[in-house]
This record gives sequence, structure tokens and C-alpha cells, in this order.
Amino acid sequence: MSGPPNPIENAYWVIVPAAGSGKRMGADKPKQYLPLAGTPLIAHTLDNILQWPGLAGIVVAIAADDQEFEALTAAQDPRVHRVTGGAERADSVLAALDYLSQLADPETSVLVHDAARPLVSRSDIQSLLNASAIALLAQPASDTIKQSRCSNGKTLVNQTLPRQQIWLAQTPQKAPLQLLRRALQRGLEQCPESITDEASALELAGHAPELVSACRSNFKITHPADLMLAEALLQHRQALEQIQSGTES
Ligand SMILES: Nc1ccn([C@@H]2O[C@H](COP(=O)(O)OP(=O)(O)OP(=O)(O)O)[C@@H](O)[C@H]2O)c(=O)n1
Ligand SMILES: C[C@](O)(CO)[C@H](O)COP(=O)(O)O
Repeated sequence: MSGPPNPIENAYWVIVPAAGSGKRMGADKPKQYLPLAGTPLIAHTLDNILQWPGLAGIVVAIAADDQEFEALTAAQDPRVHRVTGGAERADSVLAALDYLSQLADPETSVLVHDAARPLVSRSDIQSLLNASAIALLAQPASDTIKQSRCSNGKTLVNQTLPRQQIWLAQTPQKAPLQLLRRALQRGLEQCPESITDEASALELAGHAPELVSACRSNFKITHPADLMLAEALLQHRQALEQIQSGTES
């Protein structure tokens, strides 16, 4: 007779790259520490991940000069480990994979999730966990896609591309630990500029990651307006939860 699934068998690790400087945000501190509804952005992301079912632990890659991580409540959780990140996102992820390879089995499933995506939904995480061993959340393109060209200092439409096969990559992106580590190592040696996510390294190594359709609310906080949108969505979500649990004041 088969009983409920063993949570140990389902255990996976999450890597959170959080060593960026947030240049496009243009703030006076890295964007992961900017307040979102009164709490640092990264705190929302980590508190969310700590509630995912079957989680074994989190490795957060932080900048060498980070002064703020230790003050987070999540930093005190024994499941949260930290490593020093690198110059590019892929270097930060690789540093975390190097650390994790000393703790976990080579076949362990790893989900890499940007610190800058605090609003990923639990149902999208469940869909990703149920998908192929190599998979990523992504959003199918919903607008008409234009390819551009420059002419006399202006940006003009070159052509309209068919959108049926266009997806916008999100995170988490999932793969077995050692396979992802090797793919990133090789990708960074061969063409570092094209490794903007885990899937691109895995594609270069000959894999075809599964695209798992995810909500638009899992956007990456990149520009100042994204913070305001995330705050509005969070408030809406909290109000909805209060109504659903009957605790509305
Ligand atoms: N050297 C880097 C660069 C980025 N990241 C992390 O990767 C995630 C996604 O990257 P992005 O949104 O591009 O962040 P930044 O590099 O900080 O932003 P920008 O490109 O605007 O400077 C973020 O959580 C960021 O902290 C990282 O860990 N190490
Ligand atoms: C991994 C990623 O979030 C997928 O969209 C993205 O590639 C990372 O940041 P970028 O610098 O904006 O490409």
C-alpha cells in the first residue's frame, strides 16, 4: 500500500542570487534592500520561499560588501545559508552551486529564484515542481512582437515576428545540482555574455528545458515603477487573504 509521499524524497534546494547592484533601479542602495510595503524586497522573497512545501534549504548569494542581509529575520532561519556572489548573476549562482555541492547529493533538484521576484505564486511553484527535471517558469508572449533596427538615429520596426513560440523567461528555473553546475561552468568558459539565466547554460549543453506557463505577477522588479506595481499587488493579495480568512477589520 502506498502512503503519503515522503517529504525527504521530495526535498529540493533553492538558490537565490541577491548580489546585484540594481543599476536600472537607480536607487541609493541595491534594489533587493529597498522597502516594499515597509519590508525589504528580499525579505518578501525569502519569507515566501521558506513556506514552499518540501524545501530542504536556501543558499543566498550576497555581495562581498553586503551590510544588510544579517538584519533580516529570514537570515536567522537555520535553513538559510549564505555565500559571496560574483560579478555577474551567473557567477553568483555558480558560487552557490559550488557551496551546495559540498552539502547535497549531485542529483538533488535545485530551483534558482531571483531575489527580485517576490510575487511568485504557490500554484506556479507546484506546477514547476511537477514538471520535468529541467524546467523553468515563463510567460507566453501576449503582445504583438516587433523586431527593431536603427536608421538615422531612430528606432524603426524591422519586422513583426510570429509570437506563438515566444516566451519570457522567469524564475525559478529547475535542474539537478551537478548537471546545472557543469553547464554553468562550461557556459561561462565558452560564451559568458549569453548566459543570462540557467536555461541558457543548459541549452548550450544540449538540453531542452520545459517551459511552464506562469502568472504575469511573477515579474522581476527592475525599474522604479515595478516597485509601485508590486506594492499594489501585495496590498491587494493581503486584503484578499484577510477577506478569505474572515479577519477583515
Ligand atoms: N552579480 C550579480 C548580479 C545579479 N544578481 C542577482 O540576480 C537577480 C536578477 O538580476 P537583475 O534583476 O539583473 O539584478 P541587478 O543585476 O541587480 O540589476 P541591474 O541589471 O539593473 O544592475 C537579482 O536578484 C540580483 O541581485 C546576483 O546575484 N549577482
Ligand atoms: C533570470 C532572469 O530573471 C530571467 O528573466 C533574467 O535573465 C535575469 O536578469 P536580466 O539581467 O534582466 O537578464
